[in-house]
Amino acid sequence: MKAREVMKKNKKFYLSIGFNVIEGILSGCNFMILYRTMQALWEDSMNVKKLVTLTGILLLVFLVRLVIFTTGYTQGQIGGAGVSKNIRIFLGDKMKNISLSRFSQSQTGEYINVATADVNNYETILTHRAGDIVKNITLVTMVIVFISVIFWNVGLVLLIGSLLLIPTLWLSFRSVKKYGNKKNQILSDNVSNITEYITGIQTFRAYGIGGTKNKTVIKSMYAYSDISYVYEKMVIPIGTGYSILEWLCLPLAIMIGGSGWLTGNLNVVDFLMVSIIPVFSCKLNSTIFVDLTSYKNLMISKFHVTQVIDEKEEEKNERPFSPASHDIEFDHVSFAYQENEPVLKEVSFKAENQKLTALIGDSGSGKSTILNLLSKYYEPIAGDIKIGGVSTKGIHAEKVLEHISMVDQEVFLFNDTIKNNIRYARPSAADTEIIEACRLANCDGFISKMEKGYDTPVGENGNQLSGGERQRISIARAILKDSPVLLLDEATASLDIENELAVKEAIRNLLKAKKTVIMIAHTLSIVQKANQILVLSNGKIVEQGNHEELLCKKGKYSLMWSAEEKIAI
Ligand SMILES: Nc1ncnc2c1ncn2[C@@H]1O[C@H](COP(=O)(O)OP(=O)(O)OP(=O)(O)O)[C@@H](O)[C@H]1O
Repeated sequence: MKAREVMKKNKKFYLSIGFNVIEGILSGCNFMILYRTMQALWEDSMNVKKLVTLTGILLLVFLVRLVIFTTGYTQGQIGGAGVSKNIRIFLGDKMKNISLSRFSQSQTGEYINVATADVNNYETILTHRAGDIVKNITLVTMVIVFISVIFWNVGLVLLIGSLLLIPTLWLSFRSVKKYGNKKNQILSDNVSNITEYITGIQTFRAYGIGGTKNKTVIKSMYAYSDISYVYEKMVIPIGTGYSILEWLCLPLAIMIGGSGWLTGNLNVVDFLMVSIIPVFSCKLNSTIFVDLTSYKNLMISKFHVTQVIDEKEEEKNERPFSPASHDIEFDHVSFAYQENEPVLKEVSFKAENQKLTALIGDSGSGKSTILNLLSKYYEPIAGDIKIGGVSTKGIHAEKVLEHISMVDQEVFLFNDTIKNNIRYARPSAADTEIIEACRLANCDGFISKMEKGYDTPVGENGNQLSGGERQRISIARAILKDSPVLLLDEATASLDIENELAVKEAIRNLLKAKKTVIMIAHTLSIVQKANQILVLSNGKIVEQGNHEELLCKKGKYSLMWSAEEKIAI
């Protein structure tokens, strides 16, 4: 769906715009009633009947305006909220189809900003700004026409004053475009920094860098306040310059009106009207300038929402992905996160169906990248990845991920109960199946000790659980999902001995099931029994074989092995 369709304004919005035009016209009628009243007084023709009629009309206009305003305002609110609801729902869906690689830390802020502040800003345009602008333009047009009918010379002055808005707005729009965009970019960075600071606050404090990180957040806040200041500094003089020119219309109107009165072309009432009413048109023009400038600024948000709506979606087709077996093949796969910085260089290997393949190698050699490509977080720049002989190229990530369970170093938990966090792996699972998965994942023990057991909330991102407990919950998820491919990042080195043993036991249980497993091992003892071990170095597979074969080669693996404790799982 294109952005134009998603952001399409509804009938209620147009209805509210129509009501705003009527309200502007009715507001203009007040001046005419005032004019009639003053004329009657000046001509000494005011009597009870005329007084009642004029007040009656004034009251009627007021009542009709009240109804129009209330209806228009309500329609505008409902209409605007309806459009932004559609946008939010669409964005929620869209995020699912954007390539997972786009959600890096720096882009997270942009997406949060678009889904929250930018959609809100667009809603403000629909619910308030557009209506106010239309109403005030109608009213100012009424005033100019009314004054022109009384004395065209003053009407012309007011018209010129109003038309001066055009070049003024052109200037202000240029500043808005330049500095408003910068302001928005800085705001996105700000959101990213705050998100990173809040989510990582425990780590920052633990490593004593809470203050340093806090300075980064404060710095980005200063940057935002600075750009806001620059933005205002650039726009305010334009508005002030316009106001000065615009308000010069007042003495000019009095002078021209006065000369009309002196030459007998205007009576006192007409003179008073052409001298006083321009005050309103000047005030209205200043408001229109402010509203249109703010409208232009809010339109930057609309542009950002449009960009996300039209963002390229992951290449996908509705082709089903149901490989008969689950052997995995990397065929000359190359990949780079940054241009000209290859991370994987023509990597080829086969992981046999229902066998354990271990990845070992130096830090930064590309082990996690292999799992990331297999999970379709990223797409290879060359080569092909096949599961069961079927290429995953062009297949929707979610379809491939249906066949894969992932136990990662970074376990993401939702702010929900333990039970619900595990159930995400298979929403149809019965409670007994969840408990069984937890037993195998070695987490039944610590969960049962909790006062609320499986109904204990884990806190935001599981911050009420220890690292080892979180890892075991992630293993329970993988057991419950029971998919034919398991990607495992063994990261027990950072755990205390009790947790390490518990996690290793859970992994052992996980490996009992017949699955194709690719496991990153940070300790070699854990891979001794693997059917195949791939040794990575600098983005290439430098050795390949089982434990015994690799020891015989007396190469990198054998060196690493002799340097490590021999504790097998
Ligand atoms: N999102 C990313 N953007 C840019 N570069 C990245 C990204 N993720 C990883 N890299 C870089 O790619 C290279 C391979 O990283 P990868 O995480 O695959 O290594 P690894 O072998 O799993 O390392 P470790 O054992 O330390 O986890 C590293 O140089 C790393 O800095």
